[in-house]
Amino acid sequence: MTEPLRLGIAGLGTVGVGVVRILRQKAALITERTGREIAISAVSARSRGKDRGVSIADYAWEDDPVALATRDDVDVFVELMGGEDGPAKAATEAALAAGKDVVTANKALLAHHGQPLAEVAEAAGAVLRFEAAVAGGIPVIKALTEGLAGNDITRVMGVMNGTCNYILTRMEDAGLTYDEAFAEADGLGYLEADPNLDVGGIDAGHKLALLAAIAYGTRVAFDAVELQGIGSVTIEDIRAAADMGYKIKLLGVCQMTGRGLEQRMTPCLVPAASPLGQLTGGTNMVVIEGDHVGQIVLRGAGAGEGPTASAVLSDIVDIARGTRLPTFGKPAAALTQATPAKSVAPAPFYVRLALHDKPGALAKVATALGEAGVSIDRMRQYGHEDPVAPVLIVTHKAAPDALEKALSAMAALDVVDGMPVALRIETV
Ligand SMILES: NC(=O)C1=CN([C@@H]2O[C@H](COP(=O)(O)OP(=O)(O)OC[C@H]3O[C@@H](n4cnc5c(N)ncnc54)[C@H](OP(=O)(O)O)[C@@H]3O)[C@@H](O)[C@H]2O)C=CC1
Ligand SMILES: N[C@@H](CCO)C(=O)O
Repeated sequence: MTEPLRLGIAGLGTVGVGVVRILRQKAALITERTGREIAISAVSARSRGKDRGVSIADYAWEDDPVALATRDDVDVFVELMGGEDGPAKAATEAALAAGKDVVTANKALLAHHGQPLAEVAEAAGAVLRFEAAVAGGIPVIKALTEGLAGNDITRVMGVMNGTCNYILTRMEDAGLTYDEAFAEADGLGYLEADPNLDVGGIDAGHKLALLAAIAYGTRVAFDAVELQGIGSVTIEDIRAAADMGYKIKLLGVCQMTGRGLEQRMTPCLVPAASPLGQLTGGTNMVVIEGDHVGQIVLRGAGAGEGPTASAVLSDIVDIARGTRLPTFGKPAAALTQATPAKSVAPAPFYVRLALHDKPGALAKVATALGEAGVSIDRMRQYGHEDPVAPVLIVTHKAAPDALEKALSAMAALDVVDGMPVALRIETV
C-alpha cells in the first residue's frame, strides 16, 4: 500500500472538528476508496485546552499555524481557521511555498488573494483546493471544474448564503420583521462573527466571484461584484412580493457578455413556483447553464459541520487519489483579467416608495418614470393612517440605467420621502 497521506489541520471549530470526526469514523472506508490511508499528523487552534467533543490526543499540537503548515510530517495543509488575511493567509502561503498541497474552506481568503495563491501553488507544484468554500456541502466546484469542463458556461446563478435565505424565509413564513428574523438567526448561531459578511451580501459575493473565475477562466474579481445586502428588505416587501406570486431571495448571477463579466449579488424577486422560489431555510441552490448540457440545478446544505466537512473531505480524497487540477480549472497564468460590466439587460423591477398622499402626487411619480422611459405594469397604494402612503410599482421590462434615472428623479420629488427601494425581478 502507498504511504499514508499526512494532514495538518489548522482550525478546530465547526468545520475542523467535522473533518476530524469524519476521518476518525470513516478511516477504513476512505482508505478503501483512495487506496491510501489518510492520517492526521498535527493540529492547531487558538486555545489548546478547549473541549472540542472529539479526541485530538493522538495528534501533535502546534500553537502556530505557520509552523504546522511547514512540518515535515505534513503533506496537506488543511486551513479551517477563516479570515481573509492573518494566520490563514500566512500559513497557506507558507505551506504552498514549501510545496505542500492546501485544502481550505475559506472563501474570503480566496476571493481576495485567489490569483497570487494559485500562482504560488502552481510554481511550487502544489494544488490548492476549495470545494467547501462555495455552497458548503454542494459539490459545485467539482461540477464546474470537472463535470461541465466540455461546456461554455452561459450563466451561473444561485442562493449561496444560508443565513440570508433563513432570514428571508422566516420573514415570509412566520411574518417576522427583518430585525426579529436576524435575532433568531443570531440565536441559532448562524451569523458569521461579523454579521455584515452575511446580511451585507459579502460572503455570498465572495462565493460568486470564485464560481465566475472557474466558469469564465478569469482572475477572481470580487471587487467588481455588484453587491447589495438584504438589510433594506422589509416585511412589507416580502408580503407584496408574495401577493404578486414572487419570493425575495439574495440571488447571485454571473455571466460573460460582449461588454465584459457581469457579477451581481442582490436581493431579487423570483417566481414563487420556481426552484429558487421554493428554496427555504438555510439551504443553498446553484443553477449552472452550459451550452451543451443545458441547465443543471444543485441544491443542498450550504453550511454546518457535516456538509462543510464532507466537501473538505472530497478535496482531500482527490489529493489522495492523485487528482491534481489547477486552482481555478486552468493554469493561473492563463486566467484572463475580465472587464467588469454592469448588467444592461432590461428586466421588470419592483419599486417601493413612501408617497405623501395628496392630490397629484402619484401623477408626479408616473411622470418621473415615464420621462426616464420606464413603463408601469402594476401599481398599488396600500391603506395607511399617517400622511405617507406605501406605494408599490411593478414596471414592465426596463433598462437598469433608465430605472436608476427614474429612481433619482422620484427621490427628488417633494411628494416622495427618502430614496425608493428597487429590486430586480429575475425570470429563472
Ligand atoms: N461553519 C460553516 O458552516 C462554514 C464555514 N466555512 C469556512 O470554514 C472556515 C472555518 O469556519 P468555522 O469552522 O465555522 O469557524 P469557527 O469559528 O468555528 O472555527 C475557527 C477555528 O479556527 C481557530 N482559529 C481562529 N483563529 C486562529 C488563529 N489565529 N490561530 C490558530 N487558530 C485559530 C479557532 O480556534 P479556537 O477553537 O481555539 O478558538 C477555531 O478552532 C472559515 O473560513 C469559514 O468561512 C465555509 C463553509 C461553511
Ligand atoms: N455564513 C455562511 C456560512 C457558509 O459559507 C452562510 O450563511 O451561508
